[in-house]
Amino acid sequence: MGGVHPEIVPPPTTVIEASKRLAAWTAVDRHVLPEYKVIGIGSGSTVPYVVERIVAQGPERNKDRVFIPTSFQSKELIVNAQLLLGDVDQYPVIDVTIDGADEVDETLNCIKGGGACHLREKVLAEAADTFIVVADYRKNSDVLGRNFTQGVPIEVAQFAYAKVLQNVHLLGSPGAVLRMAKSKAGPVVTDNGNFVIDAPFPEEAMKDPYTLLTRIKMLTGVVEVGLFCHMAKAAYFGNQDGSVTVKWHDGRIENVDSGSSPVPEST
Ligand SMILES: O=C(CO)[C@H](O)[C@H](O)COP(=O)(O)O
Repeated sequence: MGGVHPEIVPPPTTVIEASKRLAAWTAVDRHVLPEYKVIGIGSGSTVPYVVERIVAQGPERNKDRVFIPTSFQSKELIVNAQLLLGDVDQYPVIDVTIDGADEVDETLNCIKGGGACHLREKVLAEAADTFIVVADYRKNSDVLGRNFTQGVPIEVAQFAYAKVLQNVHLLGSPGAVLRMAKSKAGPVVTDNGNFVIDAPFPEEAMKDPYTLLTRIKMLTGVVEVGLFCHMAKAAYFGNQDGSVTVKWHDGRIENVDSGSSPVPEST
């Protein structure tokens, strides 16, 4: 764990990247406390800034901590940052998990799974005493599905996908599709060897995400649903003007002036 740390993430060159970093750094400063020893690391493009800020807390703070990944990507992040890697079967109780989100509504319900990692992400969110979301301003929403239109990610057992797809069509998402890979022929296969269905639902259904979650989860063959309801304690959104909006689980909305502009000097 000693020595010079490699660069975890290049400095942001766009306002969106800078906003992600602002959210991640603010959340780490407030929620990764010195006494916390078991820390869950989420997945996606915002999380590298989380790891970067944790590393900046220094080797002394991190030497007796263990970091639990939510995906192959976050496992690599932890290892490359020379932090100690653990798994949730060894550490079923986590002090804090910090993760990104695809969209967050006004009561902190989230769509997650844009990166197909939502099964492990949900396990680590649930195992954590404190679950914190970090994102840029585009994810801050009133109703789920308004910004993230590709639909609710549903991880399914491979052999059951066609049956579940039919079920989901009848449940009110006729546009639901099997997620196809971009640089491989065929479907996306998750870190757990499953397929993913993306199911867009009408706004009326998305206004009650908990009911929708329970209906989808009851379908046999579904492994996990990318709707995270009543889980997050707070969501941090980096804004274009260099401030951070914090939505709390009790409905409070806080505006933090970070004192630094997110606009990268090079733009
Ligand atoms: O749920 C996720 C992966 O399954 C990610 O947290 C979500 O897609 C957000 O990613 P990003 O920080 O790149 O916007």
